[in-house]
Amino acid sequence: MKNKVSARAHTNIALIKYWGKQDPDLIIPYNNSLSLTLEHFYTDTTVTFDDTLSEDTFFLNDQRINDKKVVHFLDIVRDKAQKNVFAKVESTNHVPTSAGLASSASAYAALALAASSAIGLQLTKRELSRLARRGSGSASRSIFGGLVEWEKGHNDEDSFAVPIEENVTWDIQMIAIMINSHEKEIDSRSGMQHSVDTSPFYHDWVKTTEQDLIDMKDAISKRDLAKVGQIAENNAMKMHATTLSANPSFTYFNPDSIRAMDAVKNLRKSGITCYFTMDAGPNVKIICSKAETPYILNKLSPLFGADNLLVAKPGPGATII
Ligand SMILES: O=C(O)C[C@@](O)(CF)CCOP(=O)(O)OP(=O)(O)O
Repeated sequence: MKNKVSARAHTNIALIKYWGKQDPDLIIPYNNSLSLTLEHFYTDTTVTFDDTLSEDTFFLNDQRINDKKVVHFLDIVRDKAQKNVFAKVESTNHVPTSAGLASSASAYAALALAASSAIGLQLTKRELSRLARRGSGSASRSIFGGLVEWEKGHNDEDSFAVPIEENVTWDIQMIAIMINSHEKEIDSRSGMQHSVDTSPFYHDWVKTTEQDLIDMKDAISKRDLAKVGQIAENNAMKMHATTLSANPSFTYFNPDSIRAMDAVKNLRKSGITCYFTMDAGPNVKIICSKAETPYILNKLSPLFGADNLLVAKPGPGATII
């Protein structure tokens, strides 16, 4: 038996962050999060289940990788299908490698769709979101396009993403500023666990995200880009406050990240509607309008290099290709 399926999923950037797990095994978060799936960055994954294989193999950008998380994920898929068959997984990240945007979100959303389809499971999008969540929390959101909310839930059944606006018709997009990271970053999984375990502000962070989410959904319903940006920027900085206040302290900011955040604030002072967000890396993502993107690029290119400014508009959910 040899079944092969390919899928594509796009990465997403959270406007209200997921940062910390109530249940690390099932990947159940402490709070709801909300993201924008992006057109520009995506992962293509081909999964071939083949009963002549004696082990799972995984190739990322044509390089063989031994990744226990992928094997664990395939075990979950095999268990769901009640089938004992190995797979060959071939993934290509269409993200500039230096970008540090090669997120687990697009990778596990594409893997969830390709693997479940190849093994013969016909999952609903909600079931796919729950499955992708088992690979990486943010992947639950990349099953859907546009603006998406991950409902935290309490268990494997009720923790999944729902679309808020899959086809975004109003003017919002992002510009990712590629910042060079010299030191090895702390990956999001260990970073968030350390914040949960040691930051005295962690549970206050969780509390404030509840109101942020309400305010964000109201701003989205009003197509109020400035309000969306202001809430997103403040939410991201509160998330990063839990890393600075962890013990020992750590941060994803580097000097160029600070320079980029200052540049965004200066543009805003000059009347441009632009806000920033940051995740588990030094890159800064600008939330802005298509209309003002050319002006922003023109102002930031001399500071960061035009090649390091990547424009990304809202993108689609995961699909079979
Ligand atoms: O995307 C967000 O909401 C915020 C973050 O990007 C901030 F860095 C975290 C994403 O964490 P993820 O990689 O999904 O963790 P996993 O569940 O441990 O695999």
